[in-house]
Amino acid sequence: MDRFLLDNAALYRTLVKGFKPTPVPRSTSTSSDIIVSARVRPLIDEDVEAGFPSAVFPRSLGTGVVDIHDLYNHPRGRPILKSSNYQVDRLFDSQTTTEEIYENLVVDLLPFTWNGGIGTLFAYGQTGSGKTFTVSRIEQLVAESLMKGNLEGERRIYMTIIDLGGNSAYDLLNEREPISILEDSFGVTQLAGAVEHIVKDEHDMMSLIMRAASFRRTAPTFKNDASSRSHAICRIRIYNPVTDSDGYLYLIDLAGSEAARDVAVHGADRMRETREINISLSVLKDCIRGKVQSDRSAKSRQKKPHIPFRSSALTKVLKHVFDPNSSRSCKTVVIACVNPSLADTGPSKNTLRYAELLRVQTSASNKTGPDLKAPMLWTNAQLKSWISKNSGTPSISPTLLAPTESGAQLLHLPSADFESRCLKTPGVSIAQAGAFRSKIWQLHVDSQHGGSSLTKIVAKSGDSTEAETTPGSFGSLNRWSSRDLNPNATGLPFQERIRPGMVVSLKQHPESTSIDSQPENTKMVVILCPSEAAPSDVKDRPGDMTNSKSNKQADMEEIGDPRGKRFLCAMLMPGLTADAYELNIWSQAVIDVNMMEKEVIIEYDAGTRYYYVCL
Ligand SMILES: Nc1ncnc2c1ncn2[C@@H]1O[C@H](COP(=O)(O)OP(=O)(O)OP(=O)(O)O)[C@@H](O)[C@H]1O
Repeated sequence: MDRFLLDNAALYRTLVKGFKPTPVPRSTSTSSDIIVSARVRPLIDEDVEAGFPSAVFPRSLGTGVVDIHDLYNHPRGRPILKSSNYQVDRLFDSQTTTEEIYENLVVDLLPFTWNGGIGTLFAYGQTGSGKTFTVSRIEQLVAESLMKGNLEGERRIYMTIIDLGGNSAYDLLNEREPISILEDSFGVTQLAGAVEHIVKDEHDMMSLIMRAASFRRTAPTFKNDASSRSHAICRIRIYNPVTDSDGYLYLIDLAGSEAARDVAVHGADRMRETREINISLSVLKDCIRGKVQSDRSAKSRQKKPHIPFRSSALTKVLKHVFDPNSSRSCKTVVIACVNPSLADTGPSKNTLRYAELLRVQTSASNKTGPDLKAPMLWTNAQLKSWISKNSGTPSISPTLLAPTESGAQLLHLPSADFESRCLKTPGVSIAQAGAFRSKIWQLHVDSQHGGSSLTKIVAKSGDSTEAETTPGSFGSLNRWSSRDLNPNATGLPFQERIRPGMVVSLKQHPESTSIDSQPENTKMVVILCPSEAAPSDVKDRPGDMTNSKSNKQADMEEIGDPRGKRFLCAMLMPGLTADAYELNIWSQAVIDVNMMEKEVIIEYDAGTRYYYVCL
């Protein structure tokens, strides 16, 4: 094929000269959260030496349209020119410098991530198309701008640079130590085991970038002697001590997609490496396709397709871009790098095809307007608007409560911080602040379950004395709240309506700390069953075997309380964040009703997998 192209280079040039481009209607991007761009690099010396002419012709840059030509070896006649065109949001030709690209695409990500957003830039394209050339310069420009101190407020900057070869990950700033890519209970991808370096100034950041570059694994290929055969991920975490929240900036230089001919002269190891990289890029493409279908199906209310972002380490790291339930405010910049040589027309078309696919809206919230029932998906603007309309009288100032946070970030704020921010608005009481926090959490819990059965149950059984026993929801698997749904039960003291699943807080018993293996702040339990139904090897709250007669006697004397009815209970343990609890079903004790203080209503949040107390 290469021979054919070289032999017909003169004819090809003539055909290209006579090419009349068909007009392409300007399609505007459907999303402000993702910018898809393409950079066509110049022909470099080795392309010129190889004798292949250019095949990629950007039209005027404002159109975003690029023509790609190929020479087709017609079996009955002379070769013909086959042309196709692709459109991206922003197009950069061979004359555009990386500094200009930075100004155009990246500069806006800095204040966004500085204020808590997740910004991601990734460059993809075939081997030798200019990804490393582009991303490494952008990293330097980010280091210069970020550390200049022009952005408002105090932040701490941390940097991690890792290398993904297929599904294995290594820390490029720690001698290529292996690390793991994990998802935490908030669904946030963590680079477990990677060392985070605190960055004090531009010089620090530059030297980390240089160190990582020198560790990056490279192997010579036929196409590009310095080809990087792994994905390099530079993560900059921007910590805001005032709000105790982080913004992230990811700069990702993907491994080159490589045609089989490029590795034909290499050994088995090299082929395996290429296969692994191609698999991760193929999962990336599946995720792109899945995301496109998911966005379309959201519009037409069809079933959402599966997006396999957990199938490769790379897409796990990019989860926030592809996960339809992603709750953080994200902005993504894609740079499709294109090698202009006629010898690489196939891969260049492939690169641009995927760039076009990515130009659909990725943010569900922007597509269908703000989802008024899902605070986890709200941007800062949507959150502010909701606060101003729903925070009661006096209205809580949205700017004081959530100056920069998204809905998800505000939900994760510890209750004490949430309340102290509310109290900054003159006239707001602690009760109003607490009730308002409950309100947004209630909305979030409802949104996790479609707002259907739960909303009905909660709405009816909240303040009102009436609880609706919706068919299929009363006592069914749809229950997410510990609230008593029995309409006859309300009004009775909790001791008289104890039932399995009820949650109670415990009185601080003077004896309890010496015999209690639970952490001091565990003061809530879930009722499982009456103590008679418990096996005899369960210890009761004072530490005795529950059904041993002599122990019961001793226990009664020791505590001196009149014995009440006793129940087998499971412990609720404090979770990682304030007001969040985990149920430890295997940590059980028998507890006398006299040690119980009051009923507590808790709700389960499937998103965080914690229980939260409702006020
Ligand atoms: N815009 C550009 N201007 C001038 N030279 C460029 C440009 N882009 C890339 N190059 C040159 O092209 C060659 C390949 O670039 P680079 O190494 O960045 O490719 P790559 O896409 O990162 O390849 P790989 O996937 O193998 O890592 C390098 O010699 C680089 O200097």
